[in-house]
Amino acid sequence: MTTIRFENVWKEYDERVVLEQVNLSLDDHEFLVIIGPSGVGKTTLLRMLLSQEQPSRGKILIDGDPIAAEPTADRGVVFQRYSVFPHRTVLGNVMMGPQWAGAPLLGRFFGARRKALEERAMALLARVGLGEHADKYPAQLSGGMQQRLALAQALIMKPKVLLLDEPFGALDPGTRRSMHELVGELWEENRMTIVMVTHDLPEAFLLGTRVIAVDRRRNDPQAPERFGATIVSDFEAKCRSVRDSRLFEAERERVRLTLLGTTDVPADSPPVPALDHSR
Ligand SMILES: Nc1ncnc2c1ncn2[C@@H]1O[C@H](COP(=O)(O)OP(=O)(O)OP(=O)(O)O)[C@@H](O)[C@H]1O
Repeated sequence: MTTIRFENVWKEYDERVVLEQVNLSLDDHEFLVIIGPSGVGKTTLLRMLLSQEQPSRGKILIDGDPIAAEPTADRGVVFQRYSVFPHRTVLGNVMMGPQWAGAPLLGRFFGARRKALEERAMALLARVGLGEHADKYPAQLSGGMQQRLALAQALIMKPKVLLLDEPFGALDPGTRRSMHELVGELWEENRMTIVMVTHDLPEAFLLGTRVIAVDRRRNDPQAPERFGATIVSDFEAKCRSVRDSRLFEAERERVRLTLLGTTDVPADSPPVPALDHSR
């Protein structure tokens, strides 16, 4: 279970207020989409969720506890520009994170441990449609394939929270559509909380369970740096019954694939909770 809470969060750089009075409570397994004009502070919000930046004031709580001061493996990220390592193969890219986390000195597993990781990485690559490309290098992949690789790279760490910063911004419309499907499915299967930034409104409402707009509520023409942006609109993008039925369908598919023996869904992944119609 992962809940996220922003309590009166501000972000200032010297005299410049970028964000002010951000208050937000996210339920478990939410898909939050952040929209807003360019330069308003959307990426800054994501960077604070990754602990790449600290709030100047206020608190961010994950599962009720103050967010870790440093980036941790339970928060993954995919950026618009490809964040994969060009000198590693596709498989090497996916295996890298767990190896650095599990063997910080050498960055490399050996023997049975390596084999187990390789199997998990190959299953994940198959899941994102890159099973046939494990030995290629990123330069040999299309943009959409590189973003699939970036997703696999983030997912192998089993993040509780996945942050997506305009992940489809550089893709053509067809590839974008197939990525929408993939991300929607991965969100259901992995039961994570996703926070995504986009400039594309239809995309926001297609994918998000909740969409927030961030903008400046007040402006001082004499001192444009004086006021920051905050949440100006907050839409529940999908009603609870639609969300529950998507979860139900995902669980049915997971069970079907498990019975067929064709999925990498871990046997110990938690069951879908009973539908709650009281909310
Ligand atoms: N390290 C920093 N030092 C000073 N100012 C910064 C720093 N990082 C971000 N900013 C400023 O904070 C503001 C918000 O930046 P941010 O990248 O969060 O905006 P954004 O809404 O994601 O923009 P875009 O949609 O164009 O990507 C910008 O004006 C930027 O110049």
